[in-house]
Amino acid sequence: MPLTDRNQPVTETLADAIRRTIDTKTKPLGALGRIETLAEQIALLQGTTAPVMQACTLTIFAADHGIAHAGVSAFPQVVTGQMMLNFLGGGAAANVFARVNDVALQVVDAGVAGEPIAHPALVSRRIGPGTANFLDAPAMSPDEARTALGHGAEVARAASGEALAFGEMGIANTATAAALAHKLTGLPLADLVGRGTGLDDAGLRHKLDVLTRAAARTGALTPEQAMAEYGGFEIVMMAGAMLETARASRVVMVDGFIATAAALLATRLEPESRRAMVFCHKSHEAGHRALLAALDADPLLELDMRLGEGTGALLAWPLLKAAAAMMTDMASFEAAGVTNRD
Ligand SMILES: Cc1cc2ncn([C@H]3O[C@H](COP(=O)(O)O)[C@@H](O)[C@H]3O)c2cc1C
Ligand SMILES: O=C(O)c1cccnc1
Repeated sequence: MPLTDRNQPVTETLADAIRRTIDTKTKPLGALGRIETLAEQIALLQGTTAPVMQACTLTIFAADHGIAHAGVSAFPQVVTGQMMLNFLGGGAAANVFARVNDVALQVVDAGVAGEPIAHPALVSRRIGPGTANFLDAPAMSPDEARTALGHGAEVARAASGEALAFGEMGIANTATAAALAHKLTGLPLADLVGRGTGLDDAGLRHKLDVLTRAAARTGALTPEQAMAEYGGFEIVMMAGAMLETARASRVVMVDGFIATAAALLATRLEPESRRAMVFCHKSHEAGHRALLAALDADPLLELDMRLGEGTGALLAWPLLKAAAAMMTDMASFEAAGVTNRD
């Protein structure tokens, strides 16, 4: 225990103990860079100098968006349900990255358009067959939004792992995420709107025009109002899952642009959830930069990816495992008999 000048014992805080544990490992101070700050965050969250990071589950929330009918995506709405089947069949990018990194994967139908898909592995939490078009009307009712938050919390509670990753699938959800983020932050829509699945210049101008008109439908909104007016079922459900994960002091692994919009909503509903969030990658989607700045977040990876599904979070999972293992398995100068600097 450190001593003061007058030889009075000073109570070492957990944060101090974690820092000391890292700083006495056999390496120059700070030499593991961002892995050290990641380890610090995980250790603080778990309340220990010996954090555990062994298992992770990715939950992919899928839902459709009425705003897709305004022509804001390069792909048709039917792709959402088709991709949900692809996830269930194991053929999507998220499935491949999950297998490579030994991460469990589950798929939740939060409200895909059309008839419900029956599949034994599908977790059905349907709020409705897609949201209403928020150009003309609220995307969902306040009740539906609250139900989505609750379902998300339930899904998170049932998922195993010290860290939970969240992904999404929903044609037009970059438009939804931009509109929601605009209402939550007041940032200009032009800073939040991007090409999504690959809009050309004319498509991008149209998307910005549609979202500008949709945003003008309402004035200033509380987070509760904003999630009902402009949310997507999968985005609100993901925010509920993130909140529950944070409440349980488990790591929330935040993926790309859409997942970051859900994380933003979560922090606006419960600010303390921010401490559990690890921002995994910086998406190539134009609006991600502004959203990350609003959350004071600096993601671990930048790979020019712009897919969603949780793919960026999956690639960051080995970094979380390495950070925790560094704390528990790496020798200290004293234990290894290595001479520290004077
Ligand atoms: C085949 C395919 C697979 C995907 N996987 C994720 N997304 C991503 O693209 C969509 C968002 O982009 P936008 O707002 O432009 O529609 C979301 O479904 C997102 O998860 C996909 C999109 C497509 C077409
Ligand atoms: O970063 C994302 O989440 C993203 C970007 C483009 C399309 N779909 C998802």
